[in-house]
Amino acid sequence: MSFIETGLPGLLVFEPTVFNDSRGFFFEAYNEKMFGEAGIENEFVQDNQSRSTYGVIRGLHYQVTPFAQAKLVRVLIGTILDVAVDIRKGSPTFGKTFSIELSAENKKQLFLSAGFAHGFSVLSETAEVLYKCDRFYNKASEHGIVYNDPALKIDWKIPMDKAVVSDKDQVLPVFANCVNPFEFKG
Ligand SMILES: Cc1cn([C@H]2C[C@H](O)[C@@H](COP(=O)(O)OP(=O)(O)O[C@H]3O[C@@H](C)C(=O)[C@@H](O)[C@H]3O)O2)c(=O)[nH]c1=O
Repeated sequence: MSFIETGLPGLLVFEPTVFNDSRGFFFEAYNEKMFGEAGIENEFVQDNQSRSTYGVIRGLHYQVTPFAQAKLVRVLIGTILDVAVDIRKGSPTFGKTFSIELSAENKKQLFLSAGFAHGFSVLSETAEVLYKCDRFYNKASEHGIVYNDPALKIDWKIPMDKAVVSDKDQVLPVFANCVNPFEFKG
């Protein structure tokens, strides 16, 4: 398994070592010891799985303290564009966006520390996404930023007339007005 820096502190890409043989493939999707060696000591307590069709955009979402979540995202079926936005005030990359294609094929995973807003778009006919979280879901702590924020200008890699967005996500605030208690801790 290799760990690749993204240029944004607290955001890392993981590429597992895949063992192919005549039966198919095998890989360790998560190994606490190896993640620990990469400086990730988060204790994951909840796994979420969602299925979406082409053009779906979920996000941008985050929970705030004491339920602020680190997430480890991967794809079981299909391809997504996974997007993280650094919203930690004082961070050297505050307001910066990072996007990466995660797919069942490339088996890459994105680790996001608390303090990133997270979302994804579905680039394949369907996609099933699985992500580990280090805090439980807490509805009252949920906040977000609207996917088509004019300042962030995220390219979701789908035509905007094909975008499928929940009612809840369409009315999220813009980045400049979002609820944001996050401070960069280095
Ligand atoms: C996130 C979540 C939702 N739910 C419920 C609430 C709701 O009735 C239903 C669907 O919820 P949502 O519409 O919020 O699902 P979704 O839009 O997929 O929300 C997710 O988006 C991605 C991008 C993230 O990063 C996640 O943290 C989460 O916010 O599932 C839970 O029971 N537990 C959970 O952890």
